[in-house]
Amino acid sequence: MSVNYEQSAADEQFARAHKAVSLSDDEESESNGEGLSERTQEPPPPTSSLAQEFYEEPGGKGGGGEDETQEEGAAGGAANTHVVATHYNELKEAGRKDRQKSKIFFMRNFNNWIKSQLINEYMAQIKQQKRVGDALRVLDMCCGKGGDLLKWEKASISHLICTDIAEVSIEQCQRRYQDILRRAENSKFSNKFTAEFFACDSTLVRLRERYKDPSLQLNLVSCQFAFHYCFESLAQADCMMRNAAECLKPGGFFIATIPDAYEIIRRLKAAGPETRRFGNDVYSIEFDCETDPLPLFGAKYQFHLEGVVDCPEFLVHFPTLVKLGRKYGLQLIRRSTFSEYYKETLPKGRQLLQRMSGLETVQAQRYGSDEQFSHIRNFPATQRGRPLGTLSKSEWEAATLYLVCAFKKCKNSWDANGRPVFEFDD
Ligand SMILES: C[S@@+](CC[C@H](N)C(=O)[O-])C[C@H]1O[C@@H](n2cnc3c(N)ncnc32)[C@H](O)[C@@H]1O
Repeated sequence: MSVNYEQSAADEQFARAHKAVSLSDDEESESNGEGLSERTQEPPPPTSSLAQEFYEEPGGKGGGGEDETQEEGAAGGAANTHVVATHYNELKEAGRKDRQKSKIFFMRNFNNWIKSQLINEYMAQIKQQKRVGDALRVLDMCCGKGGDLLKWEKASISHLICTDIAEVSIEQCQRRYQDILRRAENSKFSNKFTAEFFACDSTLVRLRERYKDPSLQLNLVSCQFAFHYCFESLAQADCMMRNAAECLKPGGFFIATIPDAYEIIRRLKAAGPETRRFGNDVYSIEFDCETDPLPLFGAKYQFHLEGVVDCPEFLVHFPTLVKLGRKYGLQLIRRSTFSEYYKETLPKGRQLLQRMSGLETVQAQRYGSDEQFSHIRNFPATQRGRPLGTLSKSEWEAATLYLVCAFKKCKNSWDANGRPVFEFDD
């Protein structure tokens, strides 16, 4: 069954419900013509009942308790960020040998390839727009240990801002950057770029106030495998979106990889009516919150991924993400599941995928006997006994929990009260 995120009827209902919720910490600066944050006399429909409809596949039954209130999401605090920070601070970086032995070695490479494809796609567009000599500035929000530093180097950027809630990760990221600089000293081909690093919670802190130059303009903001942490509450999601958007130049992009809430709910339902947990031998998801009905914010689950993640995460309700983006001048230009993005970008990215070992080469004797590779048994190449590049079933199930999305920062004029009026072109 297909899942449609652009449910316009549901979307309208959502917009009406959110007229009663402030999407800003500053009541004065809310109105942007989107009608998102106006106060209304009407009592809002219950959040949870709305969420139930939104998270379901089209044609699903929806509905829920009529007497619950809209406030629960926004009122929820940032109770989990310290748990997340501690988890990532304590995460030991595995050596190369251990990584190669991991059950998700190829999936991690595959995910890394998806990030490369996404970064390359939007950097290419930025480079087309820019004039020779213009600086190329990037914010890597929730950068972790700096897994994307080499991608930024290859993209020939001029300045990078790296920030993450986990101090230990930021320190490691900074050390990796110093290594890149040292290598660049001895190489004609490396690209040197300046960088700044700081640890902070992007869901609670206004990042621009921490930049060396708070007036700086960014070309690209990237938030990989992390934006979902802000969906703990409306206030946090609003803060994170403002951080993503406010320093972007018009024409700049915000790109992200996030879990696909509809896919998660589809799998939860497929697991059985009373079930709160599903997964396989490499990942599991267990809901900590009420699942029937689901809240719009704070839809919390425990995510476990073999050896690398074990902490609370939150469903990202996609229409809400889009609305929040528009509040800050970001227009959605791409939403693709990993599976779709893989198919779309493979023709251009095949060589890179090979170089990054994003697929496992499986020999004939193995796919004949191993259930993890039974899906390729009937491929023409494998029928002729040839080796084939693929991911194990378990890894593919984990990888296809995610989607990529991209937003474009729109130009704005100013209204009589000095508020931005964004010029969306859709
Ligand atoms: C799965 S890791 C991804 C790291 C990196 N973006 C990558 O793709 O390799 C998620 C990262 O988000 C960071 N994070 C989680 N919540 C955060 C928050 N509220 N503010 C800033 N960083 C956060 C974690 O510390 C962790 O480094």
